[in-house]
Amino acid sequence: MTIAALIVAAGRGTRAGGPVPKQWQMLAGAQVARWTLRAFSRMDRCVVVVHPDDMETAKTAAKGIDCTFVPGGADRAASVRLGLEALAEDPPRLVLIHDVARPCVSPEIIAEVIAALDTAKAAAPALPVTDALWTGDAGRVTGTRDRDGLYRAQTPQGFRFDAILAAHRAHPGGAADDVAVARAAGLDVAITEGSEQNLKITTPADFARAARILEQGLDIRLGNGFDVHAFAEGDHVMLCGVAVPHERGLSGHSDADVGMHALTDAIYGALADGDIGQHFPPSDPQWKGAESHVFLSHAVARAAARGYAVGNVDVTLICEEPKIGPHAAAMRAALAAIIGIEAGRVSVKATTSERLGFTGRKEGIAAMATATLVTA
Ligand SMILES: Nc1ccn([C@@H]2O[C@H](COP(=O)(O)OP(=O)(O)OP(=O)(O)O)[C@@H](O)[C@H]2O)c(=O)n1
Ligand SMILES: C[C@](O)(CO)[C@H](O)COP(=O)(O)O
Repeated sequence: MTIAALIVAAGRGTRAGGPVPKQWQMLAGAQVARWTLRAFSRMDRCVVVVHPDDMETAKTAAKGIDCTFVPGGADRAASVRLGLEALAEDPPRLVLIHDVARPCVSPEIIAEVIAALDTAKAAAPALPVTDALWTGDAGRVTGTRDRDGLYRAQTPQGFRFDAILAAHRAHPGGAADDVAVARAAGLDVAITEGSEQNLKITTPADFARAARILEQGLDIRLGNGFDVHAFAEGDHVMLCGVAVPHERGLSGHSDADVGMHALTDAIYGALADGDIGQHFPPSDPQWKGAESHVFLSHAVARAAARGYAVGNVDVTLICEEPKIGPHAAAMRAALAAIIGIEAGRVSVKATTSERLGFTGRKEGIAAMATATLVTA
């Protein structure tokens, strides 16, 4: 049974404010959209509907996550319709339509919607209204309403694909959500259990609430890595993705980027997933001279495939020479770009070994690294 996720992310987030639309803003260490996409990473397919101006931003936010991008429309309903039409080229059996602005959606909420679709053509989570309801005007209460039978709608809203595609094609447009479209087409919609935690980030205050929810649910894994490369003939050393001019090079099967190797091993270590030599055997000629970002990207992708993102990393280079300080900012930026996190979560520092041992005798460079992985 194919299940597709359709994530609508083409809004402008005007009520949330900020320098960029809310889905591209940072939240508990990752962009809002990244949290949301990770929550659906176990679906068979994922289509993300984004504003045409945001295509590149969206691809960066989704780095390592398997999804395709479709340009959005003028309102939510139009964006959903465009996403459904894109999926219709190879129709799934079920589709879960979800607001990118609900990054705290839990696996349980998603599973309940899918389970309800065993017997219903449409199902969506909701919470019964618990507060008294008023009407108001100009800061004055003008009336009251009975809350019995009223629900607050959430997403993902799940459907048999053919049914919701036909419903959207028949709808004049402008619906607030897909349940409204489904009902207009006569579909019966099952209500599943929503959650207060599945909030939609709408105003600036919602970011702090969502961050608290995501941080509470975090499973943090920690790994360390250590590597050494000997000096050899050459005129530069590759360290943390930066070519640092030096009177000697480093010897190695790959580009001998000792810092990046230690960091890659730290990520494998956090996953309990072996080490760099196991994934890229030095006996394999295809890795001869390889650029080490290949190894680091591989470790990050393996973490993402298991539902983890890199939280922060810390690399220490141990050498008498070359001087690392002048290059540390460039190294942090290079590692951050490969991992797909902000540079503020990447530390690169250096120490000498007080002229003791092989690094003290300037025979080579050692590196140690620590990485944390966090779950979505
Ligand atoms: N043209 C639009 C408008 C909205 N959405 C998406 O629909 C969801 C719910 O919309 P809302 O929370 O209202 O988001 P925005 O439209 O971005 O917010 P605002 O109304 O504050 O601008 C969001 O995931 C949003 O990205 C969309 O895909 N296309
Ligand atoms: C679909 C929805 O999330 C249900 O609560 C909501 O209607 C979308 O947000 P909007 O602010 O109404 O566009």
